[in-house]
Amino acid sequence: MQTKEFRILVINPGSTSTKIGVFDNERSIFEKTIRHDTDVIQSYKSIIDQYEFRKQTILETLDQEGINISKLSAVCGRGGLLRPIEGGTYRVNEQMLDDLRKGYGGQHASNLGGILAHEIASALNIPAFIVDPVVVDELDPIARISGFSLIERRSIFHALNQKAVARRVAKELGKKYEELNFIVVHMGGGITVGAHKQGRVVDVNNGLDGEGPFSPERAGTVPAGDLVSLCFSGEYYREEILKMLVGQGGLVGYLGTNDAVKVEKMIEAGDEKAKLVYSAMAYQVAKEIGAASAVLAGKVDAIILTGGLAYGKGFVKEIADRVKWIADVIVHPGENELQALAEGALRVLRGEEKEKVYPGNFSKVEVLQ
Ligand SMILES: Nc1ncnc2c1ncn2[C@@H]1O[C@H](COP(=O)(O)OP(=O)(O)O)[C@@H](O)[C@H]1O
Ligand SMILES: CCCC(=O)OP(=O)(O)O
Repeated sequence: MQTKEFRILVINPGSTSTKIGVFDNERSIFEKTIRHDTDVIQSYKSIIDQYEFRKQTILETLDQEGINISKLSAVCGRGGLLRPIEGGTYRVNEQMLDDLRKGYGGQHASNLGGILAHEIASALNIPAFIVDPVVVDELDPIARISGFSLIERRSIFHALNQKAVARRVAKELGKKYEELNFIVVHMGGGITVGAHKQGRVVDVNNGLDGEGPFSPERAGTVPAGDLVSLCFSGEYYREEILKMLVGQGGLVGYLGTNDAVKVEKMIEAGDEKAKLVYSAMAYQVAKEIGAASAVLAGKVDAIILTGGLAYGKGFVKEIADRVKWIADVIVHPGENELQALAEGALRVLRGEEKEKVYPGNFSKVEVLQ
C-alpha cells in the first residue's frame, strides 16, 4: 500500500537568520538559511515587529524557488518562550499566539516561529504546529529548587535538537528513546546540558540567561555575590549588565568573537589567552556533564555532543577526555532542527502521536511562596 504523502513547510527563526525547509514526508526537498542584515534586524524595536519582514522574506524565497505553497499539508515553526510545557507537537492556538506576541517568558527570535507558521497556514486553511519549544519543562521537582527561595530554576534549552538527536541515537542503538538515559549537550550560541531519563529531560541548565557553562556569547553561571555588587556599583544600566551576560558574554567577552573557528585560528597562531579561555569552556561543559551524570545516578547509556561547536575536533577531545569514564561519547555535530520540526508534524499528521493542546494541564510543583 502506498503511504500518504505530506508536504510540510518548516520555519526556524534565529537571531540573525531564518532557516526554512520543505519536506515531502521525511525527505527534504528544499532547505535554506536566509541571513538577515544585522542593521535590518536591529532597526526593529522588538522581536515581534520583525514579523511582517520575515514573513515576506519567506514567501518571496519560496516563490523564487518555484515552490507552490498551495500544495502544503501543514506548516510547523520552532516554538518560543511560552509557558512551561511538556515536550511534543502542539497545534498553534489563540492562547499560544497571544503568549508568543507578548513574549510570555521573554524575548527570543523563536517567538516568531508559531506566529509565522499560523499566518501562512491559516491563509491556506491547513494546520500549524510547533514542536518541542525552548520552554519544554520536564524537570523533576527536586531540580527546581535553586537554594534561594525567591528564585526557582527554569527549563530553557535547545529542546528541539536535544530530543531529535537523542531519538536518533536511540534508533542507532536499536532501542527506544524512552528506554534509555542520555546526557545530551547542545553547543551552539548557547550551551545546554540535559539529563534525559527515559525520554524526559529531568534536569537541564537554563541556557538563555541563567546558568551552566559559558558559551560563545553567554556568560552562564557567574559568582552571585560579585554579580550583585556589579549591578549596584552605579557603573552600569540594567540593560548593559544583561547584554554582558547574554550576547556579549562568554567567548565574546574574553576574546571579542563568538566564532569558535576564529578562536581556533587564534590558538594556532600562538594566542595563549585564547587557548586558556577555549579550554575553560570545554572544562565547564565537562563539569556540567559530571553534574548530569549524578542526576542520573551514574546510569548513563551515552553522552551525546551536538551543535556547531561539536565540529571542533580539539574541543570535543578536551571534553571527551574528562568525561569518557562516565559513558561512551557520541558526536553528532551541527543541528537537525528543520528535520526535527518536519518529523514532529508528521507524527501527528500520520496519527502516530496525538497533537497536544497548549498550554495543557502542565502541573509543575510550585516552590515559591
Ligand atoms: N567547524 C567548526 N569547528 C569549530 N566550531 C565551529 C565549526 N563550525 C561552527 N562552529 C562554531 O559553532 C558555533 C555556532 O553553533 P550553532 O549550532 O550554529 O549555533 P546557533 O544555532 O546556536 O546559532 C559558533 O561558535 C561557530 O564558530
Ligand atoms: C537555550 C534556549 C535556546 C537558545 O539559546 O538557542 P540559540 O543558542 O540558538 O540562541
